[in-house]
Amino acid sequence: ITPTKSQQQQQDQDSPISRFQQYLQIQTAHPNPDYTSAISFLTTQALSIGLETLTLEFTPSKPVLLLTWRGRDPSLPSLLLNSHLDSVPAEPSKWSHPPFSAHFDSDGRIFARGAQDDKCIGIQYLEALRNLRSSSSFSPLRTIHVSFLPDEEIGGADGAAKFAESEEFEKLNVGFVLDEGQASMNDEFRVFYADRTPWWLVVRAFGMPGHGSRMYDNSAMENLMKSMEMMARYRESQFDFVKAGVAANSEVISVNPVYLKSGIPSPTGFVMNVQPSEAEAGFDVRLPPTADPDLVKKRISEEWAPGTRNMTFQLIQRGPIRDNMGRPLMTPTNSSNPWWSVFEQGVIASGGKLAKPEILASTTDARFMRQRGIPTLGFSPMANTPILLHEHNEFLKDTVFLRGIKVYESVISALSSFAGDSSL
Ligand code: MET
Ligand SMILES: [Zn+2]
Ligand SMILES: [Zn+2]
Repeated sequence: ITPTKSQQQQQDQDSPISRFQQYLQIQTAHPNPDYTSAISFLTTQALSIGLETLTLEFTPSKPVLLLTWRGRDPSLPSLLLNSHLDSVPAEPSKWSHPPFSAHFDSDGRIFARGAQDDKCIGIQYLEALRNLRSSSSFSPLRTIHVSFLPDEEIGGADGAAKFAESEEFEKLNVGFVLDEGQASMNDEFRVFYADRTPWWLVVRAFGMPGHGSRMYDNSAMENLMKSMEMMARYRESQFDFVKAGVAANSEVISVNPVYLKSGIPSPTGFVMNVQPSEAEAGFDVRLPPTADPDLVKKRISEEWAPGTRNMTFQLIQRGPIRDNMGRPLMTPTNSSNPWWSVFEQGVIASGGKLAKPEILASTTDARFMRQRGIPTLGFSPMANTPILLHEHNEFLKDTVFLRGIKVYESVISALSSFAGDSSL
């Protein structure tokens, strides 16, 4: 009897796919990510590869794992390969396989929360380094660091933000960073030179309560609904640019409602005959680096949550939009950035094709590295793959995962061998 593909994979405990599955099986979803097990697993892997390991803790219970392969010239700016340890939550009942089972199906798809975002790249970095270390012909000129950070999915305040500002980070003398990107639906890999920045906006409306039967002006619900209509119109105006092909999704300002909260609770649900005196809504707003933050703030205070309509707002700005000089936070992808062509050549040498560099619609830890003035690209080599981050049934195909290791071998070898002047 010929074993099925999945039986073969399960038998082979000592393979890159099996190590990917083991990492995926660690429960790293918020609100209680198991960082301890993740770090312990990764440390074991790193030691088996022969990398130096160091665990840092800038906030209690929020460990950062740092791995190092010392280069032949440690005085040169180093290469940093970054990924995050944590994942967003999953709703198991809506998945075809449990989200932390890393189920391998007969098509070679590995199902798990984190399969694309971004445990794939964490293991691919390690497997690429494992292969490079076992090849006698390679030894890096520049030092290679690998970082595994906590809390990316909740804003990175206790993760990348603290790490990038630390003395330890300064000492790494990082010249170039690779961080996560996104899957590509065609056979070109995507690469990202900037992120959008999240502004988490909570708007609250107040008004006189009243009998459920009464028509009157200025109820909290009415005040909130007026704002929501305006925000929906603004959302549509931005979406129209995308639909008309004038701008990419990531180049406009998105305003998406994520929760609504109001009403007076009762044992059977909500009181139905009282119009409540308070109502609240939350929005995920994302600004591209080219957006004018002051204009958006003005719009919020004058149109979306005006005091004249008995409204207040709270804005949680999750990271920078501009660099320290006030310029949009972007990594050049032209000849002014010597790392760019080395990276591009590395991808091409592996037989890969790169799509035109883009802004990422979502947000990564890369923004904290860019803010330190370090050129940083978002790159997750997943071609011909549906984009499933934060969705149900997130998966990655075995062949795509394995090809990514080869791509990183080529890219890491090119970047760490780069002998030229790497200053921008
Ligand atoms: N990566 C997550 C996102 O894009 C968290 C970014 S920081 C709020 O939603
Ligand atoms: Zn994510
Ligand atoms: Zn991610």
